[in-house]
Amino acid sequence: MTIKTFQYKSAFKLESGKKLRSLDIAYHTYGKLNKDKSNVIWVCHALTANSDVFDWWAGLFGKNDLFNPKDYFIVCANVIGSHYGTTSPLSINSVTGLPYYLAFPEFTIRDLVAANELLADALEIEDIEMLIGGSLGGQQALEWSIIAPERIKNLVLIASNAKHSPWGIAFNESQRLAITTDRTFYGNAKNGGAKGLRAARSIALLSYRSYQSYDITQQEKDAKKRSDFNAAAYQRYQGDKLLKRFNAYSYYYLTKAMDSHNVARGRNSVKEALNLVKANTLVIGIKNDLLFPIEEQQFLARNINSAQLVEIDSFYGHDGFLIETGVLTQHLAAFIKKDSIKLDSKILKIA
Ligand SMILES: CC(=O)SCCNC(=O)CCNC(=O)[C@H](O)C(C)(C)COP(=O)(O)OP(=O)(O)OC[C@H]1O[C@@H](n2cnc3c(N)ncnc32)[C@H](O)[C@@H]1OP(=O)(O)O
Ligand SMILES: N[C@@H](CCO)C(=O)O
Repeated sequence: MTIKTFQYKSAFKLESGKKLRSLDIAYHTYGKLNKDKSNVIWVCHALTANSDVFDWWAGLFGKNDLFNPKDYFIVCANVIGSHYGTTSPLSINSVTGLPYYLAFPEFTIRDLVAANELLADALEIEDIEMLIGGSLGGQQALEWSIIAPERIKNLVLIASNAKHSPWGIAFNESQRLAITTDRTFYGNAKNGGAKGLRAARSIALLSYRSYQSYDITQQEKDAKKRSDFNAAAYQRYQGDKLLKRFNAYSYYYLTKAMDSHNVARGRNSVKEALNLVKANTLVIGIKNDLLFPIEEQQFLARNINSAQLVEIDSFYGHDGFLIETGVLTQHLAAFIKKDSIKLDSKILKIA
């Protein structure tokens, strides 16, 4: 599928009150909208992914996967701030004729949702049969289900939360400290903050993985080694890998958006906000997720009406939501089947 762009030519007002003069939203669709428009699966992506869900979530989304273009009309939009086609700090600021870089306004998870709402309206999608997202994608999916409870029929939240935790914010701030320690970040240039971004990804990896995953994959065979360890090379490699496909400005702003996530803002309390969700909901947690601990998933399932909880094992930790497509497929297929029964009571299922 090729990438498409929806151009919103009016001013796009952010939650902060600041405005983007216009907004481009890059998106992918797969399959066809059926006659009664009841087959929409909408995916919200996480921090550094893009709208090509068949690429980064293959095994769950693809021609022969559970979510396939034969049965569903699948939509995924690139989020504001990410440089995979949607307006971002690398886009041209029409006031100056130069890329925004650090002149880009800060934005929140609610702004990402507002962009999704614009695109859904433009595509003439009324109901979303299933909205699914993990991590930052789950934060968007949850907010969207609160903002538009009638539109979202079924909701799948994976390794996410209702409010970004002090622990999560501390991880993000540590990554931003790494980026801003690289003085080139303030040079407002395409590769500004590159070395900082490399260090930021190394910090982030520690929260996305687990002790076990390093223990299994990065063990040393040579007991005589005193330096040049596998785990160290892996950290550098992962930093370089991100550098090749991402930029420090998008990363900086997107981690800020993640920190902003709090469904209680302007809505009295987290519980009252969660009570606004009308969708049948499946919460999937990863038992050894360090960044979005299982307690956050249990909290979501306890406080969203008609919610089920599934807890899965993944030696990866948090990033298991991207990798464990086999087990995710099993639980999602079961959820889809049960869907016709209309869940009116909470079932807490610990798998
Ligand atoms: C345009 C785009 O590419 S965007 C789409 C890609 N990314 C996204 O969508 C974001 C979401 N995806 C991700 O975060 C990641 O891709 C994940 C979590 C799904 C998987 O992470 P991976 O890095 O592939 O897996 P893993 O942690 O096992 O690392 C494997 C890599 O580390 C390398 N590696 C492993 N150990 C070492 C070591 N000791 N030293 C050096 N390199 C090492 C492997 O050779 C492998 O390299 P490769 O990716 O070039 O094949
Ligand atoms: N590994 C994910 C972030 C974890 O939610 C990404 O790079 O998008």
